Amino acid sequence: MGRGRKRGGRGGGGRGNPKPDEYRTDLIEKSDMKNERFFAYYKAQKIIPDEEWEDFLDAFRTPLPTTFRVAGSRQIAKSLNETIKNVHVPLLSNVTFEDQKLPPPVQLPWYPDGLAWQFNIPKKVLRKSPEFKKFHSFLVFETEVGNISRQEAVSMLPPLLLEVEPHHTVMDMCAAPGSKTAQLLEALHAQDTLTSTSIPSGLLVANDSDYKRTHLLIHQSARLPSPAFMVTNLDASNYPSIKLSASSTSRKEQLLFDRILCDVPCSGDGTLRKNIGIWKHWQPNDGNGLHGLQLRILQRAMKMLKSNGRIVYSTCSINPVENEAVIAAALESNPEYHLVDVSSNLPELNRRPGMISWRPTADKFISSTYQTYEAFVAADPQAATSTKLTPGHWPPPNAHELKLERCMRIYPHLQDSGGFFVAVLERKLTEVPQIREKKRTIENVETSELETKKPRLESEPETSDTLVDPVSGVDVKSVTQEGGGGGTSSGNGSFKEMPYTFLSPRDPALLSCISRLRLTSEFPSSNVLVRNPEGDVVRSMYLTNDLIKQIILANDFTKIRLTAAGTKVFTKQEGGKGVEAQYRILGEGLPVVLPYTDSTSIVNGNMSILKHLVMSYYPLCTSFEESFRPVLNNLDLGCHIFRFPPEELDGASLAHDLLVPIWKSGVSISLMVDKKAKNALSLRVFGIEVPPSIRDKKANADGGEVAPAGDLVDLNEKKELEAGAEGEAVILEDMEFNSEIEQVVVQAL
Ligand SMILES: C[S@@+](CC[C@H](N)C(=O)[O-])C[C@H]1O[C@@H](n2cnc3c(N)ncnc32)[C@H](O)[C@@H]1O
Repeated sequence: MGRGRKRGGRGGGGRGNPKPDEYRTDLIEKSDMKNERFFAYYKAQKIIPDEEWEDFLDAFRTPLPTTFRVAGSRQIAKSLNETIKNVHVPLLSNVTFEDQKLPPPVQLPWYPDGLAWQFNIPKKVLRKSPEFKKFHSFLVFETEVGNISRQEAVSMLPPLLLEVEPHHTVMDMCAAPGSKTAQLLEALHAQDTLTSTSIPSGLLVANDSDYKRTHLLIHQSARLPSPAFMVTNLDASNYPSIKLSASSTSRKEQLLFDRILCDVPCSGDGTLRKNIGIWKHWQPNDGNGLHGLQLRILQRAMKMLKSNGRIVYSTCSINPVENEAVIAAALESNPEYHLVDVSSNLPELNRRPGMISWRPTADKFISSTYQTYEAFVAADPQAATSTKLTPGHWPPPNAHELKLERCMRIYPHLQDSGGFFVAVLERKLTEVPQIREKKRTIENVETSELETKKPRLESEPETSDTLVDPVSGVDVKSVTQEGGGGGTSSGNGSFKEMPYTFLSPRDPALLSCISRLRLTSEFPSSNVLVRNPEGDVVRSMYLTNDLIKQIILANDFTKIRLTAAGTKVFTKQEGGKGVEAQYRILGEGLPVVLPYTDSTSIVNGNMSILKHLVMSYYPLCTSFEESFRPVLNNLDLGCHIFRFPPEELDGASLAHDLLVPIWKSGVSISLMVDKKAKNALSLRVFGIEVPPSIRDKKANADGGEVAPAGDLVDLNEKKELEAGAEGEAVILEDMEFNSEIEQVVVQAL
């Protein structure tokens, strides 16, 4: 039968979150979840003690629970977390479905501040149980606006262990689709407040070699706008040096990083619980083939790190060839690095130490019995020549000295998660144990291996540039422009992004935004850029911090394939006919600009005004409460910022100051946030969704529905649309969704 059996006493499995296996109707037949090669290979590796084998497999055959994280950089995370804990969890604590009690969400015990949650409810129940359906909507909307991040539990680990601070220069080498990037950005923005975004002195470079996937990163960043963020589209194994000064040829003027995340491409067998197709195709060569690229990416990162910096290497594979073997080979070629002991970090996380021995094989035909590499070669010498095993695939002779056990392995049965691997490396020039100076060469690989393996260590890329650690002044060696990335899409093709042009602080469009919002002289107006060669404000203006500006000015953006930089703050309001100020502040730009806004320019509202703005489309000024009408009448046409202080009214509750951009046109005002953000806000504050607009109704109705007569809001909307104030349409365009991104978002929960 296609249901999970009860799993009593599974080693630590299901900790904290009871499993309603009865509801696992979405389980595919467990009998289909097998692969003799997988079994034979991992048994031969002694990856877990024999007595845990069945629990390990059973967990791999069970769907993953849903996990999510409340976005942590903003104080809003704490407030939202309280809402989940005090409002949603109690409502979900006594829910039954078809006579079965459903377990409410629980906090992941190891995640700091209880900001990560897990629940285990089948999709069918999520759709049908009114209580869970409501919770699901809440999660979807909060995900849309970036307050919640749906993320696999184990995937939350690498950014936590990277320990990013706002002044750090941070590189995410293989970043897309960007769940870890978002976590890193949050850490960079740890000083943000409830209403305003800080401008960190550090930066985050999110890189991915897949151009399309870099757009997922840009989408992520719109949820957590940052002037300290940039996206590049390069092969990480071959990442060029980023200059910090255009004029100087000084070797010290290169950007090095305090923190680097190498979440490398991998075979992904730790994700078997959600990618069940892997059962069918898994074979040892999946990992063997990736080892070289993984090593080159890590080695490149090692050359880009400052002394005392930290690298986190991670994969969602449990294969030692993709994990400890890569770490060992990288440590041997970079003896100034060591593995950090993180066994006391996140004490509630169940984990296993890194492996110090393993047995690679290239035999893609193994059946129920593991066959050694030697036996495989003897049986099929021809096949052996086409395999790419190097000495680096094997365990090093000095595994103990390298302290490989300091790596962290997570198995699915330990706490009902995916399988995962993490290693934390630091570069300390003082710590260079003698033992590691003895490089593992082909001579000290066992003879039997020598006879059968290709006698080649992964080659270092050719030197074409020099990089010097600005802290130590030590030459940290080579940067190459040569290929070798293995199937990346960034290496060759032309780069068709628009250039980045900084505006003069006296640019009329910029000055009009500054004067309209009465921005103080502290506003970094020399850090505002546009995306076209002429430097015309055709549409949007972006704000960067000083470091990103320096990088843009010092580098040819096509060489570093810069896909995005900074955060969008102002945009042209097309159709604002007759309105003097043609630009408006964007919802995502508001928190960045707020610290520079003269508080007297902010309009104060109250809960009933907020409700009217949220529930209506383009409400007429005359439709607001009488005492507020003179305030509205006195406002100039164009963009404004409204503030709503904390308030409780008729069961609705606003827990903290809310600031929103508003556009005033002839006779009405409108809330300039996109539909999804509006809905999230409405659900959070008023507990209800926003009624559909006339356009939604038209779109939903066959043949187009006409607005009901006398419906003030819809008639008003119609009027505004006819008058050309595009409001919503403009904003939706600003979201720059593409179908892939929308798919990701929609599938998120
Ligand atoms: C494991 S995924 C990264 C997941 C991501 N860190 C996250 O948390 O959302 C690996 C990524 O590496 C990218 N990739 C593959 N080869 C690469 C290379 N040579 N350089 C940079 N990125 C690469 C893939 O496009 C993919 O997006």
